[in-house]
Amino acid sequence: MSAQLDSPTTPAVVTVTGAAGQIGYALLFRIASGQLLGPDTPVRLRLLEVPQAVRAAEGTAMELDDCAFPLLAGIDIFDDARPAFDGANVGLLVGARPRTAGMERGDLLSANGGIFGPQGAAINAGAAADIKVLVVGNPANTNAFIAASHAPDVPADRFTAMTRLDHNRALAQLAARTGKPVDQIRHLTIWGNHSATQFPDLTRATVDGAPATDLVDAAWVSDTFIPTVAKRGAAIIEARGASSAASAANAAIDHVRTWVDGTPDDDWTSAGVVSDGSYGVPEGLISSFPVTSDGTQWSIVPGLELDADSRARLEASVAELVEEREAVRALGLV
Ligand SMILES: NC(=O)C1=CN([C@@H]2O[C@H](COP(=O)(O)OP(=O)(O)OC[C@H]3O[C@@H](n4cnc5c(N)ncnc54)[C@H](O)[C@@H]3O)[C@@H](O)[C@H]2O)C=CC1
Ligand SMILES: O=C([O-])CC(=O)C(=O)O
Repeated sequence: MSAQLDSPTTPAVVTVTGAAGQIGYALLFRIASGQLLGPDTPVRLRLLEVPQAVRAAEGTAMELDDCAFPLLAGIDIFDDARPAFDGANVGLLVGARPRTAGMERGDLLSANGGIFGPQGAAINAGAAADIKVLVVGNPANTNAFIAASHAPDVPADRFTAMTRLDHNRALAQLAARTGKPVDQIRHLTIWGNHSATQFPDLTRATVDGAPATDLVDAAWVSDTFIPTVAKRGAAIIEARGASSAASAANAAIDHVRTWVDGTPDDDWTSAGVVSDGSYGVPEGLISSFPVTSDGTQWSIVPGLELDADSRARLEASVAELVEEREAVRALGLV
């Protein structure tokens, strides 16, 4: 569709599902401009949509062409997951129904869960050996679990779920409260599910080198910080009349960019990754943890001591993940 570039570097293949949706529209231009994989990596976009939205995806592709991005090596559009993931180096699984006011993300499981098995199978069948998958579509953790379950030949740690938006929200809230810039904050964590049960944890965070717990009072943490971050998605839906889109796309860019560039030595980030049993999270569940990346692989930060309150909050969120796993088993999705 767009002109081939005569680039010396082989383009990375980036497959984006739900390309004609709100997040897709906020995401694709940033990928094509080099913000996902950096200024030296040309990208070939493969867009997956349902048949009735292919025409809209074609319109977005026309606009992408019209940007004349030097790094955009081509665009292909599909309504079938198998060819869409063929040779994919990065898979951004966005396509899914968003919730509306009054719903929790888990309520989307029966509507959306069925999307992720076939996409996991398509990744298993044809993605590149270095495939990295980020699931954005809700409920993101359990959808990632479903996709991974259908890709037995792909290492499970390639399947991740997005909690970077929650992490970024936590950074913004703490920065605003302390009056310090976000880039002075280290070691914040989102634990558990991308849902209202998540545990945004600042017990180890520092702000400009000082412990965050010395700068904010405990009542603000439990009564304002944690619920504001955990319920921010619902607050956006209430205010905007539609779920977060540009901030979600931004977080997806951040997640993949950190995965491929690595985390700085003095910090970690948060991502939904497959549990190895760390912190009592049952092995195999996709839960958010404090994680570092070496540029290839995420690792769960080991050995943090959780106090009783933190442990209870994490356990509550993990209990919800276990329930979601049981629900998808009952629905026959895994
Ligand atoms: N993990 C996170 O932090 C966040 C997750 N989300 C979730 O992301 C998802 C997408 O949100 P929006 O872009 O706002 O929704 P949207 O409704 O604007 O777009 C979704 C797109 O996915 C497409 N789609 C549906 N089934 C598909 C399939 N089987 N294959 C390919 N495409 C398919 C639809 O045709 C539509 O174009 C929702 O589930 C939403 O809840 C949204 C914000 C943050
Ligand atoms: O809340 C929603 O449904 C969309 C989402 O995941 C978020 O904004 O975090």
